Amino acid sequence: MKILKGAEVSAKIKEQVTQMMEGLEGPAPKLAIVRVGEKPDDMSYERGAVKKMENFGLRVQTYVFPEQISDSDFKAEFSAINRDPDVSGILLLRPLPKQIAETDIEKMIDPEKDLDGISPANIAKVFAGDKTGFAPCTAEAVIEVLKANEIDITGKNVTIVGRSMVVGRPLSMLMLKENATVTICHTRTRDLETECRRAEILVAAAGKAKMLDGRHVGQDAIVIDVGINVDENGKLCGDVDFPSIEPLASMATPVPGGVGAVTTAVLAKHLVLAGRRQRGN
Ligand SMILES: NC(=O)C1=CN([C@@H]2O[C@H](COP(=O)(O)OP(=O)(O)OC[C@H]3O[C@@H](n4cnc5c(N)ncnc54)[C@H](OP(=O)(O)O)[C@@H]3O)[C@@H](O)[C@H]2O)C=CC1
Ligand SMILES: Nc1nc(=O)c2c([nH]1)NC[C@@H]1CN(c3ccc(C(=O)N[C@@H](CCC(=O)O)C(=O)O)cc3)C=[N+]21
Repeated sequence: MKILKGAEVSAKIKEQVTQMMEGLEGPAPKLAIVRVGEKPDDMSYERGAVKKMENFGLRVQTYVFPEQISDSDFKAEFSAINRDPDVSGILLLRPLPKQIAETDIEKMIDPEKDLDGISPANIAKVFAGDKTGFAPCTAEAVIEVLKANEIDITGKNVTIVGRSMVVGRPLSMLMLKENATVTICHTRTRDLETECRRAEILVAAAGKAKMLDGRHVGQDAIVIDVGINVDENGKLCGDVDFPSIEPLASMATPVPGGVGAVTTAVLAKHLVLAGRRQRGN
């Protein structure tokens, strides 16, 4: 079974980003990372994103607010970041604490700066297969992993486990755009093993440690593990029980070191795209 390494895909995206930055006047585009509270997976993503922006020669600033910040105070702070002309793109770490009306923020964020595709305008573009907007970075990272490894998606049977607005749903639309035949599984799916085993490309985005194993993988299938969990020993792990799929899968992405590393590279690509559009080229 071939391991699909995130770092190799990230390096290819870095080459594209470097080319896209040529001829860009003025300072490098700046990413604003907005975090409310100290959730561990937000911190992990922020750590990965800051390192990646700096590695790609881009500017990044984190804006951290206390977990209990009021809805009105947060909206005032967020609105200032949203309007700041020096900020080319925004990554709002979600979900936000309950007291903040997240749907208001989704409507507030400038779609031109909404690099993770949370605004209605960008969601509509993902639905319509319109690439002039921004899709959520993780969903797009899955497509980038397949393309970087020259895996043809056209006509393939793709099964996605998970239907969230961050991964499952947008990814199903991006796969459709690539002419795949898509099955979306969730907690009400009756025969998960069969729906997964028939997939030529299986994507795990359930958020359940090691939930998918050899029973869910057809011979020579390609397995993309999006899950980021912590196992019984406190180690980062995915939704796939890796050893059990080795005799079956032809290729698979590991956790860590798989999709996670590509998500932050796609974020960097979105930042440069936003910077270019805001400067008229
Ligand atoms: N690598 C990266 O860049 C990123 C990784 N992640 C990771 O991806 C995973 C998914 O994230 P996210 O989409 O936000 O998670 P959510 O919890 O929002 O969604 C999980 C989805 O999986 C489905 N699901 C859960 N358990 C089962 C089951 N036993 N059988 C079938 N379907 C199931 C749920 O179904 P239902 O709708 O019926 O409840 C739901 O649709 C998490 O581990 C997260 O940490 C997230 C973002 C980025
Ligand atoms: N609006 C929003 N979009 C998200 O996509 C989002 C979010 N909020 N909130 C938090 C979750 C979690 N998430 C991760 C993405 C990559 C790594 C990542 O880079 N992981 C590295 C390890 C990084 C490390 O911990 O050192 C890896 O898998 O190799 C981790 C976590 C995105 N999320």
